[in-house]
Amino acid sequence: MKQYLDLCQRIVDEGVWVDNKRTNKRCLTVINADLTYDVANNQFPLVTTRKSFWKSAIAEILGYLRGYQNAAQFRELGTKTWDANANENEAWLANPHRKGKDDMGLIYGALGRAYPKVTGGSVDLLKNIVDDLSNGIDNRGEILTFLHPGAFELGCLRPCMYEHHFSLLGDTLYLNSTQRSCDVPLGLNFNMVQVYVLLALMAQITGHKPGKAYHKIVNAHIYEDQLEPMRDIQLKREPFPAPKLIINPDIKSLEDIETWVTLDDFKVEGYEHHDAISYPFAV
Ligand SMILES: Nc1nc(=O)c2c([nH]1)NC[C@@H]1CN(c3ccc(C(=O)N[C@@H](CCC(=O)O)C(=O)O)cc3)CN21
Ligand SMILES: O=c1ccn([C@H]2C[C@H](O)[C@@H](COP(=O)(O)O)O2)c(=O)[nH]1
Repeated sequence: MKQYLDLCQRIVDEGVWVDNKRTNKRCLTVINADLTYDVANNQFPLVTTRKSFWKSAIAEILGYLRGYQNAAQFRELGTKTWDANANENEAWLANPHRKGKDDMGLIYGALGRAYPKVTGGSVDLLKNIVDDLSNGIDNRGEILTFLHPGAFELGCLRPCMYEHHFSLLGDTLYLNSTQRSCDVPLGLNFNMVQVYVLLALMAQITGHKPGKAYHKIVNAHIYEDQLEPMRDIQLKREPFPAPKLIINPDIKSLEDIETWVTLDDFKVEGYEHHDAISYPFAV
């Protein structure tokens, strides 16, 4: 939590105003931030200086792992967070590749689970990584990427956390996740949870101990209409100790994640938090 608040404070103190064409809003911006999560000791990086809707964050990562590309599928899992990008962005609504209401296009898991090969056909990056890690193999390139610049015009948004690289040291699994663009008040609140959960889940289904997750952010920003509540309310609050995340131990395979896992398989213990703050969302 301290590293999150330090980043927020750094943006407030040192950020530079940058215009953004896509959203038509200015952002106070810093470049480069590195966050680390101690998954081995179950230090769940949940924001405590406002109420965090952590179940929505887990629903998003489950949807990515399943290769979903429709906001209705995300709603069924338990989050409405993709509704606006699928249905309210003018550029996407006018895009001839959009297949109607709720379509998000070829993004995130839809790419990672069927990544187009240059020679034709596609490859399921996630399944290959799970198979390797389950057999104790780390080929130094166990990379789940959602980034395909040649497919940007086919999706409603370019992936923000676009790469997850897994590594084995003995029986311990590590994760390096990279994010190109980060809405610190809204998105990062979720992305920290997702990086943590991704390492915890992958360790569980491949039979390893989780170690640390390293989260690299390139462009970290606060939108102009989010600055006041961040600076004058959230940053004035004292954080509470980190809660713990409990994952159903019956989740044992990628197939389990694909078929029966729901948000009921995740519990948070000891979550003390301040009141909710509703931040504006830039579509
Ligand atoms: N501008 C922007 N910021 C983002 O963080 C973001 C996008 N766009 N587009 C794609 C996804 C969607 N994400 C979202 C979308 C909405 C919330 C949101 O409204 N969060 C509220 C309530 C969540 C709830 O009730 O479930 C929050 O207080 O955290 C968070 C992340 C993260 N991503
Ligand atoms: O997981 C996510 C997804 C999105 N975001 C934020 C980062 C930006 O504010 C917008 C995306 O806008 P771009 O113009 O495509 O950079 O969404 C996030 O923080 N986390």
